[in-house]
Amino acid sequence: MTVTLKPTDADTKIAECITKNISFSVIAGAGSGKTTSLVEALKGIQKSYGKELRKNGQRVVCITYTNRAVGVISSRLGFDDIFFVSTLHGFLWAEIARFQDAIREALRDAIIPQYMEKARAKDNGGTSQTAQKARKDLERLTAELAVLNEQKPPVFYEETVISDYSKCVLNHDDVIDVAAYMIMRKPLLRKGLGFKYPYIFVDEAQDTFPQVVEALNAVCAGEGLPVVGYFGDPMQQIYDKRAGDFAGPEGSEKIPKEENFRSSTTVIDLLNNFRTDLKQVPGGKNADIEGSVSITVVQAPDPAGPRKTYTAEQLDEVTAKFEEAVKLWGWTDDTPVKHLFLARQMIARRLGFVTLHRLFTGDYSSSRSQSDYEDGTHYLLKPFVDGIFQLVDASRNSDAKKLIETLRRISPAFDDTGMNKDKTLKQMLEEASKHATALAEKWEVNTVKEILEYCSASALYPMSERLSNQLARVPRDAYDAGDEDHQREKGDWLADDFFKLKADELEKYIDFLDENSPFSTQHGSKGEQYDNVLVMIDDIEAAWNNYSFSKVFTPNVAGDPTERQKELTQKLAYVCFSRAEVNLRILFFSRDAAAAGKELIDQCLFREDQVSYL
Ligand SMILES: Nc1ncnc2c1ncn2[C@@H]1O[C@H](COP(=O)(O)OP(=O)(O)OP(=O)(O)O)[C@@H](O)[C@H]1O
Repeated sequence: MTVTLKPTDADTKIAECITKNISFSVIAGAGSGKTTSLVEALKGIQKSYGKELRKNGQRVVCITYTNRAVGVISSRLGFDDIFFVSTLHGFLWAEIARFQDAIREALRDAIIPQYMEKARAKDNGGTSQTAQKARKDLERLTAELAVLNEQKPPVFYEETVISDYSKCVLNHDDVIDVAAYMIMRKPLLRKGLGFKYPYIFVDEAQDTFPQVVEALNAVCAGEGLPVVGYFGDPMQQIYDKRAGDFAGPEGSEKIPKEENFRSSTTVIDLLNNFRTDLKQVPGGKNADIEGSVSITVVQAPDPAGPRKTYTAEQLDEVTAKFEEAVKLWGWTDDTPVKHLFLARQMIARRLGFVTLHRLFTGDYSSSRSQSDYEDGTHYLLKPFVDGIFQLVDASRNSDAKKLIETLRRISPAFDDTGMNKDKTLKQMLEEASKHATALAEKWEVNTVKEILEYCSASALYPMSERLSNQLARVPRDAYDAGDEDHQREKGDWLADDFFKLKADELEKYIDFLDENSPFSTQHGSKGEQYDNVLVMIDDIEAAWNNYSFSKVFTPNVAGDPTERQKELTQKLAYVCFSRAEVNLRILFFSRDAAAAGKELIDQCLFREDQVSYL
């Protein structure tokens, strides 16, 4: 669908800045068209300066937050290679990777010593867990630093949360720190970057790291090119340690945008109640759409499980209330609704992959395993996400085309040089269908391990060495959390438990990953928009200390939030409420529903006619 864009004052000001080579930051609320303005400004550069840039071998950088956003923006720019559209990590690593000596220097002189300093500060010489862990960290870092100094293999970056300096592996955070350090200290690097990239744009700038903003500002300091343009909203900064309030280099312009082009007038009114720094007005056709907002306050059960959690029966009670509310709103199956939940476990429970979720967030998991589970790249899950489930699905739907396509993509036996290469197409199809039928049968009754073994034996999927080793080994004995070796090798126990699972949960998990379900986490909905949005708020079920919607919305009923809870919760609420284009429904569980509803009205967050009870 093509949208007719209304010219805005902000777009005119951005164009002026570009003509005059002045850096700028566009700071505006949700749905104000920041990404749209960014894309239009880039197209303007392409039109006016494209030829010259190409001639000089220069490119325009556009940094954005997720790979998905990279895809969307690249496509809106017609995949023109004058643009280098990238995630922040991708861009920074591409620019610094070849300066290996400087990377080592940054690690040796700044990054590792900073971590060591932090560990020292946490060690009070006592026997508390924190002090003991700090001593261990310090020991490990000292050893890693020594190895890094001695050895010279190239330092590389892995998309992980754990770094290992002795193996020269940098993690996510290090790439940011090392790059920012290098850019700040190496004038030649700054000059080179500035020449290669005369225009550097950053979308979702509130989620960029402050040290990166500082570094890009240093690249673009002074008059003339290069210039940097930031686009963002401090109120939508929902990740830790990010720039939040970002600003361009000295002399740069601040460009506001008052419009909201996304939401109906009622949703915009609600958003305005939630922030005092900004009053938005409908910017386009949405001015004619009234839409609706309604919050249903539900009496939450008194949590009777361990550590103030719900028992299984109470969880069922909560789910039943949820379903009742959906029915009362008339949002049954045929209304397309996006459901936003605070915590992934709430979705896992509703979609039926809670055992898998517990496994990858439990004792045998690490933060790396958890993040790999969250994006579907964990080595245990990848074969299923990549193709094994597609084979099952193709077999169930007798979809021969999908079957062959999937096999060609994933199977060593079916690629052009594989063991079936001399077979006729008919023979290939027969072979494929035989395997897929067998797999689909196994999917219903066998364990994950048996399915993987079948795929491996019939060369349907090339098992990684790591996975093959795990499959071949005998299961580990009982886990002892106090044993350091066990702790280090806990991934073995994770694999053992995973292998024992049945495949039904995997199917539901894959559906969720593929966005085939109407469920999303509130964090995951960032940057998206949907006609109808349902936000489920239950602090007890979410079991998350960083957020407390009941304390922030209804402090008289639930008590005061901490400053941090207040900031994080307000921002997350703003992000998810502002995804709604037409109608917004909120289900809010409270320990005292009647008083909470009244407080929401008294605080002028919601109108009386928007609040109901269940
Ligand atoms: N100038 C415009 N005229 C008409 N529609 C617009 C204009 N700018 C943006 N829109 C529409 O408004 C919606 C929101 O735009 P966009 O996603 O660019 O906003 P945003 O400020 O980046 O959003 P957020 O920060 O909330 O994720 C989109 O549907 C977009 O097509």
